[in-house]
Amino acid sequence: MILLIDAGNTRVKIAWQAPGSQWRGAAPLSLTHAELPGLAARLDFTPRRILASNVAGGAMRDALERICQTAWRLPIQWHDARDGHDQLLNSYRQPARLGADRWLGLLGLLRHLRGDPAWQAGAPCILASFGTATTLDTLAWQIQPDGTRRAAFIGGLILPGAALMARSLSQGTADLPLAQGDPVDFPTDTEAAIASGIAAAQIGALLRQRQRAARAYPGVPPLLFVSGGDWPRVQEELRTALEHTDPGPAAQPPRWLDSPVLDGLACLANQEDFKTGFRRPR
Ligand SMILES: Nc1ncnc2c1ncn2[C@@H]1O[C@H](COP(=O)(O)OP(=O)(O)O)[C@@H](O)[C@H]1O
Ligand SMILES: CC(C)(COP(=O)(O)O)[C@@H](O)C(=O)NCCC(=O)O
Repeated sequence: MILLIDAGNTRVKIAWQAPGSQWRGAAPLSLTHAELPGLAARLDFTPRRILASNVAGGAMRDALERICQTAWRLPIQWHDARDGHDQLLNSYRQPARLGADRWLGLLGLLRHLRGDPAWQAGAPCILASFGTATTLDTLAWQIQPDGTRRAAFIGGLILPGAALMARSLSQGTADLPLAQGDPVDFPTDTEAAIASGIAAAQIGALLRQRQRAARAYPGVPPLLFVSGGDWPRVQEELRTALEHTDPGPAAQPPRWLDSPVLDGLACLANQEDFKTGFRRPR
């Protein structure tokens, strides 16, 4: 088995795939950072290779390397925004500075877009990841000087994630609680006021990107893909918002991806010309 690890700032997502298979297996495990030392005990196989991405810092990288060495005597093949450029163009001013999870998530998304008629017809595509931070990244076709077209990451937003927004309000004020409520149209208590404000900020940002993508790539309405642990907190807000906007007859509902980052790693694991392993991340 090939073990795939996506270390985020709050949780570490883990999946596996049989060598040579196109898709990883069942829904990923999601562990807190504190649960990581118990990783090997949760798996009923010995991995042959380990691919990982990390945006949670050097201590996380060292911990993962130690855990994998101790359990299986295996090094980790680290991946980040320096990989996969044969599949996707990166418009970031400093491409390697793009978060590893954002880039690998887009590589993973590309696999889901293969053969999608709207994407093939020129629709831009937004990947909304509601994690510790929320990232809203857009893919679109770019015409090359030789007249061919290539899929490109054209840019994206970073904002505090829903849980982080809630924590910052409670930590940065004297009187606000750590709110748990559900979003409503006209909140009449503090919990609902906070929950609704956060959901509005998250989904407002997504609708902004959708509007900008539709304007930049007219013709076929943008496709929306959503992922991340805080999706349940904002899901209803997006449903309501989309009900009240007119995206045109061809618009499709948002599609959920349980872990595009792991899909991106699975895609790199499959590449026959894969030669980038054993590099340590920055
Ligand atoms: N099992 C869980 N229990 C409670 N909250 C969870 C759980 N899994 C995810 N979350 C929520 O999802 C967020 C983390 O999402 P995730 O996509 O894993 O982020 P990251 O990749 O930044 O670690 C947390 O802020 C938390 O609110
Ligand atoms: C934006 C992020 C913090 C998101 O991390 P996450 O919420 O998934 O843990 C991460 O992708 C990151 O550290 N990015 C580097 C900066 C950039 O992408 O421009």
